[in-house]
Amino acid sequence: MSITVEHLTKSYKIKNRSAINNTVKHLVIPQYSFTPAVNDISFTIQTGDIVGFIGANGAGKSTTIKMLTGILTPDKGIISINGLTFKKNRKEIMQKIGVVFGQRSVLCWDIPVIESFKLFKDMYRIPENIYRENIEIFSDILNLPEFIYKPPRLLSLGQRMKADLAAALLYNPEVLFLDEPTIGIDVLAKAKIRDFIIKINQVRKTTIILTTHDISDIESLCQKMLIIDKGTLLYNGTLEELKRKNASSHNDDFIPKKRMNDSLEQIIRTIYEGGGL
Ligand SMILES: Nc1ncnc2c1ncn2[C@@H]1O[C@H](COP(=O)(O)OP(=O)(O)OP(=O)(O)O)[C@@H](O)[C@H]1O
Repeated sequence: MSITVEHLTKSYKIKNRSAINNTVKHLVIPQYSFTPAVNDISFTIQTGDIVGFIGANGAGKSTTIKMLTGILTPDKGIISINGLTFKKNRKEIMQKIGVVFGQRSVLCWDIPVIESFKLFKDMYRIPENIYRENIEIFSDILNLPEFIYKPPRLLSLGQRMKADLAAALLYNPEVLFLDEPTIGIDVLAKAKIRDFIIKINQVRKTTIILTTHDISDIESLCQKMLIIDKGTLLYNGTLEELKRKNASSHNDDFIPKKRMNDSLEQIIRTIYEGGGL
């Protein structure tokens, strides 16, 4: 499934805290301000791409992912997933996308993981043969039998992430969104999760979009990168192209420094120097 995004824009509306002497006035007329989060970004992702969405804290990555997955409605702009839009084809899109938020689980906290999987099977009407086949494949790569008979509250972070990944892929989505899939996970579990993501992409041609602060994730997984800063898209291309353009720019940064915040500059510097591997 390909994804086309045109002029995507989103601000958050926040109710202002009123000064004491203005309290009464603000109770009658609430005062609001707007925090811009995503500002007029456009890009295309092709079927089967693995795309890394990179930026410093607060750059607008999660807000974009939330709009791409229908959790938030954009203020402006168009999102088209294989020609489908959330406005007209929400149900159809939801059946074709899987989402994993690294910091939030979709699994029921107190019941064994396998019981959550069975619930998803019923909810998404996954045919028995596909469910069984997927459990078998995922068990093999992600060592599911080690932990799916326990509830998530008793799992390590890495095990919980593996369980969430399996849950998001049970119904064979064509696009998988991963928000920080390796955050806080040890090196071995990270490697397993990366291998799994690569395998799913190769075997099923699943389009994968992931946000990460981990340069090794980018270097081992992503053919393409979107770099965002203060809600604006600074780069859309391959990792190699980014390195090549930087090398040929005679130490003038390909993405001008003055447009970057410090932590993004550090991320990009590590990419240029190949420090993530
Ligand atoms: N629910 C919200 N209400 C108000 N402002 C928000 C909300 N969520 C995010 N923001 C603001 O929108 C901007 C973009 O935030 P977003 O979470 O998209 O960034 P991010 O790139 O995902 O950051 P991180 O890497 O820290 O997760 C930030 O300025 C943030 O403070």
